[in-house]
Amino acid sequence: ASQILLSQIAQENLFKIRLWLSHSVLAAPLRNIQILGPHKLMAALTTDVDNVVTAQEVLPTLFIEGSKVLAVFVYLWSVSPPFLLFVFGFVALSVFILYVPQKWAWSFLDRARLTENAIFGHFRAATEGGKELKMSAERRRAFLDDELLRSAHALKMQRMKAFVIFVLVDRSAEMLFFILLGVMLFIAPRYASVSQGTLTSFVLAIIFLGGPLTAVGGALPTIGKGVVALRNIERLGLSLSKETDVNFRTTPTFALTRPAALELSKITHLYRNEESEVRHQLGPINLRIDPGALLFVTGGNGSGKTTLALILLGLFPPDDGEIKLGGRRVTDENRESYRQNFSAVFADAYVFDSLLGYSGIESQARAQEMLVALKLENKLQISDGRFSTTELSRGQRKRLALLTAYVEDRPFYLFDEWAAEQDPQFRDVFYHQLLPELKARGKTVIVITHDDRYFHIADQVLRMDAGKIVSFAEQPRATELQS
Ligand SMILES: Nc1ncnc2c1ncn2[C@@H]1O[C@H](COP(=O)(O)OP(=O)(O)OP(=O)(O)O)[C@@H](O)[C@H]1O
Repeated sequence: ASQILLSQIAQENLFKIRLWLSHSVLAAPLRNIQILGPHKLMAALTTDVDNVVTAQEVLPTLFIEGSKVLAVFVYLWSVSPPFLLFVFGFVALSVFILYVPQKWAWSFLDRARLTENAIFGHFRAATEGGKELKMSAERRRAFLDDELLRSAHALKMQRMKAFVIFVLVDRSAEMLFFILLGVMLFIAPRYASVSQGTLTSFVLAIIFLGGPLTAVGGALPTIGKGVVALRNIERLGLSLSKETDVNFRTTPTFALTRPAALELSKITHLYRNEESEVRHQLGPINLRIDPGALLFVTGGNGSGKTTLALILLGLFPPDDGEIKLGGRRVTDENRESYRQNFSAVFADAYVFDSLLGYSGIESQARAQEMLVALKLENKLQISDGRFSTTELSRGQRKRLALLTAYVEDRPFYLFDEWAAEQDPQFRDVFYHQLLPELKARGKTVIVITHDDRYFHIADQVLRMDAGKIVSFAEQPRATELQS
């Protein structure tokens, strides 16, 4: 019964840990996730969680066999307390002696876990960089032989060392057990007056102890791996939740009832990464975006456009300065609900295989409309809020991301180089049809772009360089240009 119960508890815990980790990942600030890296998260979500659960599954064995050991000790107490004290002292000394190598074995498991992070990183490189690795035999050789092989070899050695130590500890425990038997049979009677009956009871009981002790010893490596995994999950959990977005999943408190201006004053942001020397300072930025404005943001590569966008969207909290929306200050407490005012299509847009959260009749009708407007109707269908496929070209996938953003229907829109991967015809549709339509619907639209051919349709063009705004120009209206 205890085994069944505990295996159910183990599965329940697996379920809870997975959910808790996923919640932590989604509630953690974006920057923390970026610094951790997806490979470490994947390793935690898979390997660590599994190891914790496997360790839990051997707990029944540990408890059952442990209780047998305890029962034997109780029995021996009834037979001869002084003799039991001797046995107890011997066992305590053995545990103490064996603790040191065990700790050593655990340190190897700890290191193996870090190596596993590196291996997950290599797996990621192998899947995401598959094309690049296939294209160059030299690069592939270096990747397989130098990078992957080195980590895989290190992992193998660390695990083997830990295993060998655990086995040695196990066998030493068995040997000590036989030494104990020998001491009791051949040495103890010489120094203490002990009856034949007591001796027989003790020897039989201790022989019986062999099975439970071996089972406990055999469970130790699994428990060891579980403890290492749990520590790793805790460490990760802490680093994820250090500055958790406290308002995650609360009802929006920043809902706008009328168009509002977005103001940034003295905003700064510095990329800090303990593992890398790269540092980039954005700001101080002072900016006011009027309600209903169509703002283009331009500038060279690495000038800080995307970073500014992430700050505007409330994904990066600024280090300094303040953001106000409709005159109200954005704080750590309301940033989550502030974000709900924006729809964004990022340069590396991720497309879900459904409308996810927007599958109501109205949203689906809107999505269907956009499917036609974005010329995707021959490529995929939407049924029950689900896309029939997301296996599309990069430009088409970006159009699908745009469709999702349209369905959200929020007061602010942000597009990060959306048109860069579109053909000239669609670029035209985007700048001359979609953006003016959004503006006409009273939306405030921020477009990160290098397309200077279309700057004339913007209300303002903001130019960035080295993390600072270097110019902010009101554009002459298209009609003025024509005249
Ligand atoms: N994850 C990061 N960690 C550390 N520094 C970063 C990170 N992302 C960007 N940076 C730094 O911030 C600077 C601005 O990057 P950002 O992505 O905002 O530029 P951008 O103007 O959008 O460039 P692009 O036109 O190439 O997309 C870069 O020069 C880079 O040094």
